[in-house]
Amino acid sequence: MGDVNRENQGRTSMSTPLVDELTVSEAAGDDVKKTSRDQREALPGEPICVVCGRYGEYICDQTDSDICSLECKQTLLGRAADTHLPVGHPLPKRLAATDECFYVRDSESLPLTSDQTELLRRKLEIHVKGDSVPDPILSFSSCDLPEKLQHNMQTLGYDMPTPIQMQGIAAALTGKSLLASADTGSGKTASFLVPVVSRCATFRHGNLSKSKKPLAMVLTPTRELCIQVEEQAKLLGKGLPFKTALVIGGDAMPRQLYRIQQGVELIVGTPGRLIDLLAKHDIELDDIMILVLDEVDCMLQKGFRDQVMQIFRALSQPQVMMYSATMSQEVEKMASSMAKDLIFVSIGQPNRPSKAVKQLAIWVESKQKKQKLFDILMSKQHFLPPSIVYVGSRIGADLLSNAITVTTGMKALSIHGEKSMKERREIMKSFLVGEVPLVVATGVLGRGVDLLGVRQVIVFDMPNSIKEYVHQIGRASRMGEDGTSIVFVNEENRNLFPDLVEVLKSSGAVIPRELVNSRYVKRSFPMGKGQRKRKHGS
Ligand SMILES: Nc1ncnc2c1ncn2[C@@H]1O[C@H](COP(=O)(O)OP(=O)(O)OP(=O)(O)O)[C@@H](O)[C@H]1O
Repeated sequence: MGDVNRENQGRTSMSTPLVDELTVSEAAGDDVKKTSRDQREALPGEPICVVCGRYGEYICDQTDSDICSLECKQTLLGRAADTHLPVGHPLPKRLAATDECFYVRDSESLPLTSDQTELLRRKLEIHVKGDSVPDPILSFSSCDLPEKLQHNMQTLGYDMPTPIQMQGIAAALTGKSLLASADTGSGKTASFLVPVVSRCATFRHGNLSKSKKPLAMVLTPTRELCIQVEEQAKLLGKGLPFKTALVIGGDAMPRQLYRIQQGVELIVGTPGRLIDLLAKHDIELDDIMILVLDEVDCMLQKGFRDQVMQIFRALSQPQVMMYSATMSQEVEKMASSMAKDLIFVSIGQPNRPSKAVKQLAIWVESKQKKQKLFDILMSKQHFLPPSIVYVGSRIGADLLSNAITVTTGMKALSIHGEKSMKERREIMKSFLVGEVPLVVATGVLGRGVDLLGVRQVIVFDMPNSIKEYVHQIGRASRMGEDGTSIVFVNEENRNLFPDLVEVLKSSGAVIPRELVNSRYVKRSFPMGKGQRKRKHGS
């Protein structure tokens, strides 16, 4: 959490006026380089060509990617035609349909009676609150989405909606504001992006005015999450009148501004950089009809709350869509004050970890944590790469990743808010394409990011709240696929003992004996079989 909050602190120092002027004139100029060799090297923090790594122009074209020259554009278009995906983006994996999906498939074409709707909601644990909540959709084809959007969803492997998409998309398409919670990895991103793309593209189609002012805005707490959300939005909006702008710290601001001025439908950004941009430049926000707060409980917490509210007040009563895997009453209260006639949607029990993640809590004294980690990483049975290790500080991430490489010989990289965006992008890319088996991360990768392929998370330093723990271990599973998590606990985490015990208990995980016997935990739960056995044996 600390890292997430610190994300914005250095934002004003990211671009000097000199660099800003230079990049604006280049972005606006006609001087498109013919070959990669004609282009200059990128300065630290500047966008890089996704093909050759030189200075990349962030301009609106068919690819929507940073490219340096016509030569690389040609290469990129060739690759995109092969995969339908941006270069560097992992290929979509067709995820297994759940039982619930088969249930829906059977009744796809039938309109539901109110009894059936209730039965469906009960079966899928869809809870709703609010006035005139629409029925869940049973298929993506049943809710009048633009044809190209449906085609793009099929390309991504989205055959059937997940429960949060069934109810969330239906509610969002009515234009009402909503507050929604569902497990990590359950498809919340598409749940808000599909209505965003649909409503924006439909609006542009039906509107003859030449104005290209932004229509929607997605705010998230970290740059990595913004990058992923924007990428996903581009894939969903391909071929539609739907352009996006990414507004995050660490990337040159003039380029972001230029792109918005060229005309975009969606802005995806972190609050800090967005406020910076809005304060320095005249950007018209009066057409914004949708505001999405992803990871809403984090966005409405101290640290982000004031910035988010500042942006919200600059808009004219947009539809607000708020999503997270974790909620609190305080968030519900704040959300209600931001939007009238709010619809509440929750799938399953909020604040619980994904059932697909098998949790293992190990009692380890702080001094022994490193050795314990090395033992795990050197065990073929216990280490299941690609893995992610969460630590509490930036320096801790650097030191631990070095120590892992030295001790185990394995390539491990660290990622945190102090690294440049160039480095962060490269690390993410090499991790996602499988070049690096292990990443040691702070909170910058704790929430929201979709680390396809990762099935193991090791929580080396317990985060400050149980909610962040739920998000962190959630990286080990997407769409209900099995994953495992290991967390190191000791007396230093005593503040979280009651919550941790609750979470472990609700997931059927074994609770370490030291935790069971701790005076910081009320002993009101029965011990599992394994624990009783160990007690007798000791
Ligand atoms: N209907 C669908 N069918 C198949 N795959 C899907 C569907 N919807 C989403 N996905 C895929 O499932 C994965 C998880 O989705 P997503 O990242 O949106 O989860 P999330 O609920 O936002 O998780 P988190 O809380 O961790 O951010 C992604 O790889 C996404 O592309």
